[in-house]
Amino acid sequence: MEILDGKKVSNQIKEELAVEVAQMKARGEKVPHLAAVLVGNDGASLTYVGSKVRSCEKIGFESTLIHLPEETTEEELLKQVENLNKNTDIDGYIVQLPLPKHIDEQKVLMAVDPDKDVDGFHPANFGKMALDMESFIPATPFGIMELLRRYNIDTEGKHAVVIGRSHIVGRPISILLSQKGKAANATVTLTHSRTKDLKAITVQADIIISALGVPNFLKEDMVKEGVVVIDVGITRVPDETRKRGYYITGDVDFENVSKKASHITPVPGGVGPMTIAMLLKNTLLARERHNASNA
Ligand SMILES: NC(=O)C1=CN([C@@H]2O[C@H](COP(=O)(O)OP(=O)(O)OC[C@H]3O[C@@H](n4cnc5c(N)ncnc54)[C@H](OP(=O)(O)O)[C@@H]3O)[C@@H](O)[C@H]2O)C=CC1
Ligand SMILES: Nc1nc(=O)c2c([nH]1)NC[C@@H]1CN(c3ccc(C(=O)N[C@@H](CCC(=O)O)C(=O)O)cc3)C=[N+]21
Repeated sequence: MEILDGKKVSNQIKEELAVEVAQMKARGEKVPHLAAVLVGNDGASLTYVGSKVRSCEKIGFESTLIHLPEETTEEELLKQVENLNKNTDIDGYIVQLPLPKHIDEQKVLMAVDPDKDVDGFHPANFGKMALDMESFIPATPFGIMELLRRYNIDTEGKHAVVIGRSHIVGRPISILLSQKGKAANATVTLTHSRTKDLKAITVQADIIISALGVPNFLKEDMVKEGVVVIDVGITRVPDETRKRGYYITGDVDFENVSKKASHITPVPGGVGPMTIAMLLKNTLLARERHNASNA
């Protein structure tokens, strides 16, 4: 069994990005600038956005955090989005999800300039991805594909079972894995809460991508020997004996499933850090496109 060390690979990617930034600087070019909009004080969102800002600093990107109060209206948020679209200094930005319930998420995501949409959530980018055209690929699925690639895990002709059909993980990873081309070419089954007899499907999987957010959901008896397991789930479990008052866990019963798996991602230290690295990668791509068009 081999651990797919997302932490290690993400550090490699960040080092590669740092080299590219240094070269941009040496050529007298502007360095990539990523912004994040955070509405409210959700603990997990604060952690994620904070680690994004720290990563930017580490590799020489510029970063801006726009932290708005929970009571921010949809109109005010749309105004911020408009400002970010207009601000030529910003190459890419994300609006951290979930948004407070009084704000229409779809409406906000639709307002993001597709050329700055480093999350790849705008329909223009999502549609291009589905049509095999160049676009911003959502960071989490992009990170999963990159992790598989860097560990030389062949997906061609393999049966990949995705659990979860969210717009940010399950749906896009199912599209990427099924794409035509050497790096994908998997046969994909996309499953969700209405799927009947999920276990009958997962036991056939060569690759399982679990993205539902239910701790200990994927158990040993649901997988076959030699399976590749990618655990996307992140759940905070309250625990007063821990320094932070909680620990985080994935969807997979790691202790037992890892005995049967050929490769498996840990949580933490698996897909999460890869997500951050690929968001930075997308921001560099945005900067390069802006440089190319002299913006
Ligand atoms: N590591 C990372 O970088 C990231 C991690 N995450 C984590 O991944 C997890 C999933 O996130 P996200 O995709 O946003 O989740 P959502 O909550 O949006 O979607 C969950 C999906 O799982 C399905 N599901 C729920 N229960 C079951 C079940 N019992 N059997 C089969 N399918 C089920 C749902 O089905 P239905 O559609 O029918 O409701 C839905 O499609 C979360 O823990 C989240 O924190 C998310 C993003 C990035
Ligand atoms: N617009 C938007 N884009 C996103 O990409 C997005 C989002 N909203 N909302 C929430 C989800 C979740 N997400 C994570 C990213 C990194 C870690 C991560 O780095 N996790 C660490 C541990 C972090 C911890 O200790 O809490 C790890 O797995 O090792 C986790 C989760 C991005 N998301």
